[in-house]
Amino acid sequence: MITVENVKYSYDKTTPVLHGISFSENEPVIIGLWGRNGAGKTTLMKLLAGHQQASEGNIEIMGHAPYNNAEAQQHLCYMQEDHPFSQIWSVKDAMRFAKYFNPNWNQSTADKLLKVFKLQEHKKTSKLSTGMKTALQLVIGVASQASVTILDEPTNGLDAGMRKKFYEVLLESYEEHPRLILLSTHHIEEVQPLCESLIVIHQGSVLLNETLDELREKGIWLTGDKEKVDELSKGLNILEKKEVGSVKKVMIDAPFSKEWKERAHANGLSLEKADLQDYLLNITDEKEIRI
Ligand SMILES: Nc1ncnc2c1ncn2[C@@H]1O[C@H](COP(=O)(O)OP(=O)(O)OP(=O)(O)O)[C@@H](O)[C@H]1O
Repeated sequence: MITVENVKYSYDKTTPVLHGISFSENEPVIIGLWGRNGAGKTTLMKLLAGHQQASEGNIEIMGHAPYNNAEAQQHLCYMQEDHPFSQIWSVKDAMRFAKYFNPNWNQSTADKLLKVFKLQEHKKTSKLSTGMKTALQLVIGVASQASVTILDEPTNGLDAGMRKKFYEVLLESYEEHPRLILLSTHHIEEVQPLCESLIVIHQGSVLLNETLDELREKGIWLTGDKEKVDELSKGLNILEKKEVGSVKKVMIDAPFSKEWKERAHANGLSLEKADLQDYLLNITDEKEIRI
């Protein structure tokens, strides 16, 4: 379905933004793309959607290179984060164009979603609020039922209620028509139940590409007597540390495993699973922590 091999990209030939990205997926799946601001998520999505051409490397969408290629575009729907609707379009016009460009378009889904998100067809897109423009993009992204659907920060500008609605709608549509959906997000906690796997982009490279089940086991907090904590964590990758008096708490880049539970218990220390968002923030942090 999608193959990305050693893809490099720079906007101005002197500052590389992507440094050799590789991944592939051949099954219908919802994949999350997570990274700090400026990590390269949007750039990667633009390359996948064929809006830009990779400086080096190879991209295939359903067997076709996406750049300047109508064959690949037949299978693609890309919703950008910056709402590129024409000023003169009404909601109805936007839907008409989307229907024209998306061969798998599902009109009944589109009609249903317009109601869910309370979008009036006669309204000019220029008169929609930021959240409503995002909602309109979501309606198109979901109703397109494209084999490869790319959604860049799809919940930008949506309030918590609308975000919840969007996740429900996306999952329902995916279950009816399984396809490859790649969505970038900063809200890892919210998309966790939706995504089967997560690609973490850090400074233009793939730092992690794992299933959510694997990721949920990563990162542990070890707490207790300072000397014992130091002894057990010596030489390991410490992601964060806190100290009050003789009590120390460290986040270690280690699995929440049976072995660790036994080790902590045997040394009178407590062990907790680190929050996934905190774990990701720490592994993409520049700071270095030494005991
Ligand atoms: N049009 C452009 N011209 C030059 N540099 C750009 C352009 N767009 C993005 N960049 C640079 O490319 C790098 C990656 O940006 P990109 O927008 O892909 O990151 P991102 O992960 O999507 O960030 P965010 O989470 O903030 O949206 C950044 O250093 C950014 O400054």
